[in-house]
Amino acid sequence: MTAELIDGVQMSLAVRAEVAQRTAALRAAGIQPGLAVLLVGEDSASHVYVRKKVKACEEVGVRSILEQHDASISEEALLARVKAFNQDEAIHGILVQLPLPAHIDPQTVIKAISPAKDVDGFHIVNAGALLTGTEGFSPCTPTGCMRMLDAIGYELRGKHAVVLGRSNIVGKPMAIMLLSRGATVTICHRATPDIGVVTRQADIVVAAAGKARLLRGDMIKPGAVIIDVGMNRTEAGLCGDVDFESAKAVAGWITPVPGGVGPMTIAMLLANTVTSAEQIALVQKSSTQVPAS
Ligand SMILES: Nc1nc(=O)c2c([nH]1)NC[C@@H]1CN(c3ccc(C(=O)N[C@@H](CCC(=O)O)C(=O)O)cc3)C=[N+]21
Repeated sequence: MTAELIDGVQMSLAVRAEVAQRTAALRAAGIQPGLAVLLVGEDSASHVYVRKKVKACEEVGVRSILEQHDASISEEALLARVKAFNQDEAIHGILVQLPLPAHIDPQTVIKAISPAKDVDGFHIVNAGALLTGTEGFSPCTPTGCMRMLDAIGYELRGKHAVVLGRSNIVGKPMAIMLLSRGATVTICHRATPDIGVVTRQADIVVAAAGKARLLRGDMIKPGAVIIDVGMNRTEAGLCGDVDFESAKAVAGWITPVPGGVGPMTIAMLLANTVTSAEQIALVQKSSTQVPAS
């Protein structure tokens, strides 16, 4: 058996086309969606990802502002920049690229972003919204993974989904999303004694542990869906958390790296930014209307 490939590039193009249409409608109404990206320091992977995001914005008609700061910028100065973008009416989304230098607390910075402009979905207000099933921005990577599962027509209800990794930006929100769709969810992490025992029972595995080739074919139930969130830079180049060759011989569906979850993450960022512009436009419209007397 050999797994069917889930093509993230192809799927992300479909999402981008939708976003481009919504952007065109906003522009026709005099609203230009705008994303501010704050990049701190010289991390080379961060520079690669941010360039991809800026380019993707251009391609769908979203204006982007890339603001780069020296790694030595103080937390106070960065917070001031975030607050300036909160006030800026031309900006509908604010993204502070992670990781940040060690002297800056990421939670403090994320907390300073207006939840209405938090297109990463990292603010505690948006995390709480996801947890409670309330409207808010959902984090881009897990949302992109859900879109991929939907695109292959996968019914999650009653299935066993296993998430590898418990980060605030992928593992935890991913588990909540799968749970809200009726899956039975298990989260494995660093302290899980034997991951294979758990993953061999999984109908779906989302690998987001940040460990190259953690999940091998012998740890996968035949026919399972494997979603690889890993972005590990090894001597052999970019590689996921899944050992692709052995996994694809056992799995039913599998996402490649590159060309899987990454492009979907970027597409969801664009979608969130346009949603934010639509919502802010609605608020502005209703506040300028003359109240009926
Ligand atoms: N505030 C914030 N928001 C993020 O969304 C965020 C972040 N910080 N910090 C870093 C991670 C990582 N991330 C990626 C997005 C797309 C690709 C992507 O498109 N990857 C290509 C390959 C890229 C390559 O060649 O290196 C692919 O998978 O096909 C990768 C990584 C977003 N992140």
